[in-house]
Amino acid sequence: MFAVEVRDHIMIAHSFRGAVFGPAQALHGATFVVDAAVFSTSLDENGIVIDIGRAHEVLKSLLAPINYRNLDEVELFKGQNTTTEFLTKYLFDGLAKAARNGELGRKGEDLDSIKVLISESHVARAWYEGKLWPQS
Ligand SMILES: Nc1nc2c(c(=O)[nH]1)N=C([C@H](O)[C@H](O)COP(=O)(O)OP(=O)(O)OP(=O)(O)O)CN2
Repeated sequence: MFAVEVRDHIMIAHSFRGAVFGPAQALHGATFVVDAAVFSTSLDENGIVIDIGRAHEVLKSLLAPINYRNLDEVELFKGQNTTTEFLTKYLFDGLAKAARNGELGRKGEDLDSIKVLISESHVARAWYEGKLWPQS
C-alpha cells in the first residue's frame, strides 16, 4: 500500500466533563500536531498517491475554524468532549469528503483509506483510520 502523509498543528483550549479526566476537567490548553495519511494501492500516471500541496490545503482549511479557539465555545462541538480521539474523527470526516470528491488531486475511487493521527503531547497520541469505500 502506498501512502502520502501531511502534517500541520493547532493551538486550542478546552475542558472536559467526566471524573476520568481529573485535572483536565478544568480549562487547559494544548498544541496538537496533526498527521493525515492517505492510502492507495496504486500510483497515478504522475507517480503520486495524491497531490501533497492540495492535501496540505485541505487539512489547513479543516483546522482553521478551530485553531486558536476555545473548543468549549465552538458551536459545532457544543456538549461534546473534544478529546483527541473525537478530533481525529472530525478531521477524518472532512478529509474523507474531500478525498471522495477528488479534491486531493486524484480520483476518489482510486484512494483506499485515510488515517488521521493527533499527537497531543510528546507522550500521547490518538488516531482514527477508515476505508473510503463503501461510503458510510
Ligand atoms: N483518552 C483521552 N484521555 C485524555 C485526553 C484525551 O484527549 N483522550 N485528554 C486529556 C487532557 O486534555 C490532557 O491532554 C492531558 O491531561 P492530564 O490530566 O495532564 O493527562 P493524563 O491523564 O495523562 O495525566 P494524569 O497524571 O493521569 O492526570 C487527558 N486524558
